[in-house]
Amino acid sequence: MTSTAPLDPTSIRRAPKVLLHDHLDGGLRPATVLALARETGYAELPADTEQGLARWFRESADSGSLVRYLETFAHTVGVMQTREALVRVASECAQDLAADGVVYAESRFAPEQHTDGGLTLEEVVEAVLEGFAEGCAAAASAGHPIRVGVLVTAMRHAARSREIAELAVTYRDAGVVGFDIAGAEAGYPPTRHLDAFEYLRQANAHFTIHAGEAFGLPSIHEALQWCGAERLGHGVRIVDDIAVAADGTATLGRLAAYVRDQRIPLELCPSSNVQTGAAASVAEHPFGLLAALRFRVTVNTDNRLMSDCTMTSEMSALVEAFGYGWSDLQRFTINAMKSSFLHFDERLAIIDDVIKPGYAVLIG
Ligand SMILES: O=c1[nH]cnc2c1ncn2[C@H]1C[C@H](O)[C@@H](CO)O1
Ligand SMILES: [Zn+2]
Repeated sequence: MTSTAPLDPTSIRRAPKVLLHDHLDGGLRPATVLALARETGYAELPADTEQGLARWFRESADSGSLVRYLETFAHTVGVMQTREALVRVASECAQDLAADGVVYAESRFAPEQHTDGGLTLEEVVEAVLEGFAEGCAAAASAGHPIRVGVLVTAMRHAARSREIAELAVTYRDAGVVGFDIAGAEAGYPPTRHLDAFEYLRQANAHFTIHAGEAFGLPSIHEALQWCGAERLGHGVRIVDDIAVAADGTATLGRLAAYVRDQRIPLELCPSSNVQTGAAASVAEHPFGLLAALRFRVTVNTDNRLMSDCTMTSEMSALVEAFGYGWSDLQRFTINAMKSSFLHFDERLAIIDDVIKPGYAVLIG
């Protein structure tokens, strides 16, 4: 006799999960932030105990404003300025995700923010790739195999996006699977970086854009129709283009219809959105509506340190808020794997050989 596993955090941790939107500099272990600050002589930390630091990141990020949320990254970026620090953070990232049951992850970070200690952009990328290789090997030895692809991010307020896009192409066969832009959204439209996106399209390279998080439909429209983004980082404000009548009938505007028709993946990050004020609570997060309307929704952590979350806790919160079952979690996971920047045959192999068998065991 087979039986269905209970939908609790212990079983959800065992389920194979796919994470497309996780910032390397937003996922450090508090103990590692402390250790690296000591080792590298970084003296600006706002707390000197593991617990105190964990609380400081969570509470400061809980500001209701993306700009204030982003200020907390000064400290994680501050301790990630040496080769050794980057290797360690990437290695621990792979191991932490694998222990949480993530089987494929795309981890993003902005190389231009890690050169203050004298590293070149290339040295920064190589250190991170080395760390992920080390972490994936350790995770496999511990019985939790994981594959990690890197996304290099350019900061939208800066002017280095073309250079970072070239970096993505240079390292495309060494573990970098795509490009992204991040940072404060209001006032920094993605079209400021059009030359980078045009270069990437010419090079048949992949990219996603943070859009529709702190700013609404114009940002999403530019990201898709001017820049050519394949996925939307957050994209949650697409709900501004959906009218829901009293009887529950939904009417999609042209942009929302385009996003759904084209199966544009939405990298939704519920806890992060609650912290930056894009949603009042997980229960009121547009994830429920977008999933019900069959948008290509995916579940993501964004910043595990700032939001004190994991893939398991994000999925558990969604189960609690919207009553999802295993088949829904499997659907969100397959949505994510289909939307990854790996080659098609590699995506299919993970879906067929890892995700489906993993959920079959849980569904019973
Ligand atoms: O959710 C986000 N929106 C915009 N920018 C973000 C978000 N989370 C992190 N970042 C920024 C801060 C990091 O230093 C940078 C690269 O990972 O990306
Ligand atoms: Zn993000």
